[in-house]
Amino acid sequence: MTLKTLGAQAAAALDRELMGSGAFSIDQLMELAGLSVSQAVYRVHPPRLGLNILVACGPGNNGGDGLVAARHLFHYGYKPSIYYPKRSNNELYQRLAKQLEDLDVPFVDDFPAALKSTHHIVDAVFGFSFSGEVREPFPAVIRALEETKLPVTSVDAPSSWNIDEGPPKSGLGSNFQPAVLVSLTAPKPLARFFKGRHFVGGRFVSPKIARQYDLDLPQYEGIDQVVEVDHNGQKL
Ligand SMILES: NC(=O)C1=CN([C@@H]2O[C@H](COP(=O)(O)OP(=O)(O)OC[C@H]3O[C@@H](n4cnc5c(N)ncnc54)[C@H](O)[C@@H]3O)[C@@H](O)[C@H]2O)[C@H](O)CC1
Ligand SMILES: [K+]
Repeated sequence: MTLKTLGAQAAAALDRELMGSGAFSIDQLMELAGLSVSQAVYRVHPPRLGLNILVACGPGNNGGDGLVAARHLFHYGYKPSIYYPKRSNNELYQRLAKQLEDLDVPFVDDFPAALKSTHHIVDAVFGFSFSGEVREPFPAVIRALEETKLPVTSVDAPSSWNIDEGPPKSGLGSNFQPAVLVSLTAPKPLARFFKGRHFVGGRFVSPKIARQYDLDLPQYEGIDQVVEVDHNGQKL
């Protein structure tokens, strides 16, 4: 039994298909993706382990998932703070940020300093559209994620890892091994190099799309938005 995965190009094609012929809006998908992430964080880091959750958000939809997750975490009783250095002009992200500001969720400028008072980190910096070398201002964030002793939950991909090939062989990101990975829709090939607790989320894929992309849809329980899986992608 080997892990079935969805490569970077197929993941982007599936995303387009959900929003095209699938008739979903990006807001809907992002809301469900972020909800999945918040449930995985609740499972691995229940509130008794500490309420301060630092969410690092990148400029794309992976960062948007982080903003949504932070809102749900607030409503579960956590105290999230957000590091979001490259805000997009896109109206959706602006609305997600406003929703957090209205909850008095702080936006912090100094990521390494913010780590000193946090209990858990959500890595929503880059997802399946990441490629190449990490560009400014994110190298310092990846370095901090690599060096911290705090548990990190990565959204869809450990940021800085190549989606199809896994962690860089050397240099920045090569020692980054988050405690938790939440794969959205389906694990990406990089998941083969991941050693921590693995969840699959994004409960919006129809059986038809799953057949088309040859995905193993996880067996979600009841109202859960995530399923924990083993290294072969089988439900634990
Ligand atoms: N169907 C699903 O599973 C859904 C998943 N979602 C999430 O969306 C991301 C993919 O989002 P996308 O906007 O395509 O891209 P990213 O967030 O991965 O990143 C793009 C962003 O990052 C910049 N960038 C790329 N490479 C670098 C680099 N080397 N250095 C610095 N910056 C870089 C790029 O310019 C863009 O600005 C997926 O993983 C899920 O998390 C959806 O939310 C819902 C549907
Ligand atoms: K990520």
